[in-house]
Amino acid sequence: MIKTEEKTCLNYVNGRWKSSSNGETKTNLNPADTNDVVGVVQKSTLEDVDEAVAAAKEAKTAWRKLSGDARGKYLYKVANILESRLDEVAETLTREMGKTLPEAKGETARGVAILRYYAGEGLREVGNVIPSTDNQALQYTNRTPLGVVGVITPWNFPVAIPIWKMAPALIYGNTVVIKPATEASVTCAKVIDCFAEAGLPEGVVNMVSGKGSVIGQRIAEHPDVNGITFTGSNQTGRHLGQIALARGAKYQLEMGGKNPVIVADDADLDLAVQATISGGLSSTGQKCTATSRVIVQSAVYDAFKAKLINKIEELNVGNGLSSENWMGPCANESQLEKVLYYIEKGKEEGATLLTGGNRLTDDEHKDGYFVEPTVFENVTNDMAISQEEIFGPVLGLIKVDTFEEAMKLANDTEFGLSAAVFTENIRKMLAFIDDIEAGLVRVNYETAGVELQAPFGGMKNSSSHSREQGRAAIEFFTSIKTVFIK
Ligand SMILES: NC(=O)C1=CN([C@@H]2O[C@H](COP(=O)(O)OP(=O)(O)OC[C@H]3O[C@@H](n4cnc5c(N)ncnc54)[C@H](OP(=O)(O)O)[C@@H]3O)[C@@H](O)[C@H]2O)C=CC1
Ligand SMILES: O=C(O)CCC(=O)C(=O)O
Repeated sequence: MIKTEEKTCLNYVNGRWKSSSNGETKTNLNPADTNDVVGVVQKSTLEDVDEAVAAAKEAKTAWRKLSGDARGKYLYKVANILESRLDEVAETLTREMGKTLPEAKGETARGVAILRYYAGEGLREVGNVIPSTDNQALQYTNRTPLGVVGVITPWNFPVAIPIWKMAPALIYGNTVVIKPATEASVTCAKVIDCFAEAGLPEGVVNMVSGKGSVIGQRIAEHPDVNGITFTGSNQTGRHLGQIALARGAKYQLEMGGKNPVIVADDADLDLAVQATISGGLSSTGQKCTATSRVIVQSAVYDAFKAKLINKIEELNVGNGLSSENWMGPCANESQLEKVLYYIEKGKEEGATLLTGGNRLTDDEHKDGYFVEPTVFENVTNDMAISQEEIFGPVLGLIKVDTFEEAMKLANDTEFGLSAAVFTENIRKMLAFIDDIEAGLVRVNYETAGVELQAPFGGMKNSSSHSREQGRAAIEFFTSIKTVFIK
């Protein structure tokens, strides 16, 4: 195993690494072991943002005028560099954010694949020829980049999310200023270093780390930032959307979820159990696509519950660097507090704790933010634990008699990101696909884990209704020009 070292990470502006203009820094600690210093990141200033935006603005015309093929070649290069550093980047990710090493390696490999997918976009067709009413004219559509794109990312996928926003932004001809989540800025700096080593022209990619309410806010407000792409909480997303709307910038928000799984009375229970655990508890439940409400028909409720609890009680929780452990810590102290708050809230509201519910404080866990995987039953859909995003390893079992009742509860939420059904019955599958209010619809598969080549995004309050990833990304990162030639 490569042991990554504590490192001071600088901002990356106009092709150079530099300290924040006030010299202030923040130290990032390992959430599995707070004695382990992962790195030191810049607490940047408004001037640092302005400098990065100016660099991106200066670079945008030359970058737009390159062929898609030329931009794609840079992305292939970044992919190869990231692949060659996969172990180091993944280990930093695990140390900084806590997910297990296999998950971190999987995420980094996904970053490589996303870069290659979008590199290939540089050679794919753009636009349509549209018949004109004038038989002497040629009418067609073309695409033009937005210009400078501000990228504001969360800590839960510190490699994949920056890449799935930056790679399409770049291939479609935009330049980028990214502000990574403070908690994950060391990992993001390692990703940006791959772009730096690939030799992209100065100013095309810029990274400024620092407080969201200062640096993120400035990016959103900056008149020279033409588009803002964000993943994170609903509160911050809505705030950024309002800022962007007020000044006429394009914006894209991917936010929370309260994702249901329906276990129908004819489901393959072993499959449903495995998918509920993977979808709900991997990455310590810290995915916007994580399963949190498990709606089970009464005919199979007891059998499903017994199998689920049995499997969950076998899971090892601990430092994600050890192959012994299946689940790591919460990513930071405030996440831990949030999870413990909702566990208490669930008890107060009358839900019954079936397993878990505690912070782990024994010798192995005392220096980290570990919490037991937790399952409640006697949960009703109006409880806070059924309606509010916990972002932790907490599942609520809801018992229903009929499939129709399950569907009704599954949709009874402000969110609409992902949802899954477990059934062998084609009528139930079709009813689910047709009636579920979610952007990502899974049949006999977990709610989490998106495919990079397919559109991803939510309905209702989970998103701004745009889609990321796959070819769908072109809709956000470009504008259509309709051309008429006579
Ligand atoms: N949908 C998802 O994938 C995610 C959802 N969440 C949800 O959000 C909750 C809180 O997590 P948290 O990290 O606070 O999420 P935030 O939404 O606050 O953070 C996401 C990103 O936005 C930045 N940010 C914060 N405030 C502002 C602002 N006023 N203007 C511009 N940018 C800002 C953050 O910077 P900084 O790091 O400096 O705060 C970070 O880069 C979680 O418990 C979870 O429920 C969180 C992460 C991902
Ligand atoms: O489930 C996934 O693969 C993606 C989840 C995600 O986008 C998120 O948690 O922000």
